[in-house]
Amino acid sequence: MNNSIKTVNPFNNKVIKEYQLHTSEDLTNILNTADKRFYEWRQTSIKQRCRLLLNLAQVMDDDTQELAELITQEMGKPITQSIAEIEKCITLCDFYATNADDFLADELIETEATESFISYDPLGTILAIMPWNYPFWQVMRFAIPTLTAGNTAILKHAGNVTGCGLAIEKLFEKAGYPKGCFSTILAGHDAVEKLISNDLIKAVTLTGSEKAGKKIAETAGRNLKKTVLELGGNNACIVLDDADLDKYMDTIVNARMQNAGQSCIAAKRFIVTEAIYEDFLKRFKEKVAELLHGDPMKEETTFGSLAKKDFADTLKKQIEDSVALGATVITGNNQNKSYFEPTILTNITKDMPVFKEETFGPIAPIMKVKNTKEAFKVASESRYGLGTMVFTKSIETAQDYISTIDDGSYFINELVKSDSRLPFGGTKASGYGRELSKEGIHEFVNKKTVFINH
Ligand SMILES: O=CCCC(=O)O
Repeated sequence: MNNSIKTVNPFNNKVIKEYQLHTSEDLTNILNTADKRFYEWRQTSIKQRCRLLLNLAQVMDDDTQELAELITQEMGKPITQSIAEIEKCITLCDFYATNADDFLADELIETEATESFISYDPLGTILAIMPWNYPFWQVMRFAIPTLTAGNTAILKHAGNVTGCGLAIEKLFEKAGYPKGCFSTILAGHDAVEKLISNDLIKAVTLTGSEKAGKKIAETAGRNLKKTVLELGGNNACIVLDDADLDKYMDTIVNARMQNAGQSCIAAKRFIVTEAIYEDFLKRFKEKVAELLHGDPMKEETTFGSLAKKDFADTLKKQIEDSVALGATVITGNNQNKSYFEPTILTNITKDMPVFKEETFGPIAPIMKVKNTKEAFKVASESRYGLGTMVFTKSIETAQDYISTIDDGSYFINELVKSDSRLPFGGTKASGYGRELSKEGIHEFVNKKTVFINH
């Protein structure tokens, strides 16, 4: 078995660093430290935990450039987007520092008791398995509410962003969190399975693929542990006859091409009504041509590399199989030296892999439909349920469809995006549970009923 991880810069293919995996003895020590810490950490006041959140925001602010460079080096996103990711983590700290006290306060419920309420108590040590596409944001949106609720956390990060995983552990340390509150482990899948089965791990969260979600949920289920799963997506972007393309074309292209298409909530299926189809296609193509690939450390670069070169093989196969079913490639479909070209496909039908499967890269299948009714019908026929977006001036029409969308979110004239103040998560094959907002901080707590008669 390989007992080390090499990180590689996807822009130039150079090895960045090699890390040794933790031994099973190391992992036991980390777990015992996190468990022991929990019993002290849960006694601290929420106010004290919120003060540490503000320290964490400060150290991220101080180190923004360095942290952003690490993201860009390890997974290839342009530096301006890496900086934005760190800034988003800072606003997350501020959000919970302001609101955690309220979110975790006892909730009084009137009954025949003298007093009855819900008490939100922490669970213990929570294991997080996180992906590489937003290597700081995805971790922080789990860790910040979870620690603030009084739990401790162990992170198993994706191997290609090991440097980010270790940097996050250091940030918590630097902000003054006691040792064991947040630890990063360097481990393979077998070690993770064993950890989930260990009694000291009280719950598990995963952001990752559907396949990984099923595996983790199976192990956790066997051990009766709660899971939160944020899995893949195949978000529809519906464009209706009266969409304001002058105003929203940048948003629409960004919905697909952000992070080189490597986002669970990206627009992955464009469903466009026929009256606007030709205009939409022309404008989409023009905007895509403006994307600038280059050295991701340079500020002018707007389009990054795939995080791993071999991801292109999967994309190419999805495109090839769709072309065999009648799709037409309008532009792209080429792995250049350092990036996969943004690819637009037309003549799309529902059975094509680029339409019915998740494509984790810059691929835009654009389907023409007759009218609004058909657009929403096609949009809803997906195994996934992260989010749907619709672009139209007829807000009333779009609102009429709110209850027909079975996804975790529905955005009108905006791309599906995460926001500290709003719950984030999916339905169907996209997983379950919610992150962020009040919902997120309530995922890893014991909602304890307290009933008092005087
Ligand atoms: O890949 C998931 C999306 C991450 C986000 O924008 O919150």
